[in-house]
Amino acid sequence: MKTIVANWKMNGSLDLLNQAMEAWQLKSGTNKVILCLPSVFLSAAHTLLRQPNFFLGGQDCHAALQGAFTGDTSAHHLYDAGCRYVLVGHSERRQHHHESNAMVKAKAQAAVAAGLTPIICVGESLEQREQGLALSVLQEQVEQSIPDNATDFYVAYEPIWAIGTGRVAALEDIQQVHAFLKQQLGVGVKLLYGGSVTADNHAFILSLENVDGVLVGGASLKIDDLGKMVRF
Ligand SMILES: O=C[C@H](O)COP(=O)(O)O
Repeated sequence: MKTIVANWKMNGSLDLLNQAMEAWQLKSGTNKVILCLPSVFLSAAHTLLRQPNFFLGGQDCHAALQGAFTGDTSAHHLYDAGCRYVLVGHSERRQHHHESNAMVKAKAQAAVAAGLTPIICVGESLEQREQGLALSVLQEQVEQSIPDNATDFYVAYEPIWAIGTGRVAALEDIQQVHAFLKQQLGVGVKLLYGGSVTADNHAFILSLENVDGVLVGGASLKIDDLGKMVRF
């Protein structure tokens, strides 16, 4: 069984979610699916949890479990809303919200404390890849973003230049990075690839050694395509 993480980002609608739930009811794919919805939709998606292989995830959480942080989301509240996973350190947050490795580590620690499994996102820029710095950048990110006491977590490798561009990483590059991350983190670590994954290319990526699943953005909003990736 592979893991398909569907990250709707700040997209979709309650209507689309209801269409998806209609299409997926009474179905259970052969792959595990973690639906990372906008937080406001999580309660509406609760009935999906009755279906085997369906899980909910958050797209971010605060490093504190509670407090005067208007508009932020606590890992506790994600757990209460039925989530058992949460993305932390997504490159869009690292870039737009200036999240450092230390901040990502603190968020992952809060996730673990609240009973969530963190999905820790790492990835290099095009400039870093072209300069041959990809593996050293990734090594620093994993060394500094993963909590020391974490035993159950995913690492999502998302080359920044592949996100939302339609330019999926070459299979050999994915294989090289995932082998490196397994070497760095131990064979028990669960690794996802993200960056322009579609219903057309996901099977090739999932067939690679050391790829335990994919993190899908744009294509996950196409209900039929997500169904193909979940293998209904
Ligand atoms: O979280 C998903 C990743 O950012 C990939 O997004 P994408 O599939 O639209 O390239």
